[in-house]
Amino acid sequence: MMAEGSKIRIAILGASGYTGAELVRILLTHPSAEIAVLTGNTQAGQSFYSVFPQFAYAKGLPTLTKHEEHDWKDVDCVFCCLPHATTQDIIKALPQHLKVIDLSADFRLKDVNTYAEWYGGEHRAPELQKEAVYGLVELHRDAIKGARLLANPGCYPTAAQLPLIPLVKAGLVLPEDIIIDAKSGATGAGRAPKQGTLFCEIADGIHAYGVASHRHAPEIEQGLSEACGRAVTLNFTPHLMPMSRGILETMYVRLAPGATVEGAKKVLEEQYAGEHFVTVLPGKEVPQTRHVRGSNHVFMNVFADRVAGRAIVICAIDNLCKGASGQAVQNMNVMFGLPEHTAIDFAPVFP
Ligand SMILES: NC(=O)C1=CN([C@@H]2O[C@H](COP(=O)(O)OP(=O)(O)OC[C@H]3O[C@@H](n4cnc5c(N)ncnc54)[C@H](OP(=O)(O)O)[C@@H]3O)[C@@H](O)[C@H]2O)C=CC1
Ligand SMILES: CC(=O)N[C@@H](CCC(=O)OP(=O)(O)O)C(=O)O
Repeated sequence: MMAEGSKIRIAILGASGYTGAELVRILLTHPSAEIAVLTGNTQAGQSFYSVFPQFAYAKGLPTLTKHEEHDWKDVDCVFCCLPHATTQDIIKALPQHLKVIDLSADFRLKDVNTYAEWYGGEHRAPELQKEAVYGLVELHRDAIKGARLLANPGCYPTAAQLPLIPLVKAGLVLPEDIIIDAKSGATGAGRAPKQGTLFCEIADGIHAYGVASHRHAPEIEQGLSEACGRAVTLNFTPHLMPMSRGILETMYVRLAPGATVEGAKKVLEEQYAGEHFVTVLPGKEVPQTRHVRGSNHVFMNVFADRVAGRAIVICAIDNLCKGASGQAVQNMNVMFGLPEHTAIDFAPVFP
């Protein structure tokens, strides 16, 4: 239990990556948080600002260390920004007094077989997989309040589920016929160097990847299946865009008999009326990644299709902020009983 007035002592595992840097950017402004530990792997031993020179102004940040070097006594909350599958063994070894917010996909899927099928093998911490609370804040706030281990949602699944879950739950959209065309900036692939994110592989063109085989499909299906009470299979195709940040999802849906686009939009407006970070745009305004860039905001809208009975739902987020570290801090605020907007209520960066 935190002493009144004391700050939450934070460790960020994988701080030398993009989501780690985004967490530092946010937490430096958090009045109730103190960054106590930053870890890296190949970059351990370096100062944080030598790895991320944009933080040269931030005095007193800890040097990057290896996670094995810590006994965690002086830490209250761990953000885990490690690659999938690396995470579960490390989290399993952490002491129970810590609240843990995991940004990887290790604890998001509830069904062990689905996890094994999509992530290439059996889960090595099935008890923790059961315990973890899925942290899509606007839809799961009550469960998050009591969580010790939190599975922060994937970036693509955040932009898909926020609009689709209320529509499917209300019975206005048929879950059997959903096509998600998704686009992401290259920071979604992380900072570790790889051929697929070289300038020449991304600039001047776009391409689909993970066609009919991307691991975020089962995560979105899990949320929609819970919402409608039956198993959902959908089409999800991500594309890599020549930009650094941002996710745009254009979702083609079939309306249930008798449902209208106006009715669908009203459901979203009512669902998110009290939600600061989710905006259903007015009229025919189109959500754009550049209008949520660098922020925790979600912009969405619903449009009539020319094909009778169909509608088009569009949602834009910043993959590193609402799609990862911004949502992670929003979850921390809920888990620690702090005002939910603390340190993440900043405006998008435009132009
Ligand atoms: N980027 C995004 O938009 C999003 C990412 N995520 C998820 O968040 C997690 C982090 O992503 P991101 O920050 O982009 O990734 P990066 O590749 O940018 O960073 C990965 C971090 O993990 C460290 N690391 C790698 N392997 C090991 C290991 N074996 N042991 C200990 N540390 C290790 C790296 O250390 P070092 O560099 O020192 O070697 C680095 O700090 C991933 O699971 C990702 O899927 C979730 C939502 C969105
Ligand atoms: C552009 C790009 O490569 N994006 C990543 C998704 C982002 C991510 O890190 O996945 P999680 O949200 O599951 O952690 C991918 O397609 O695997």
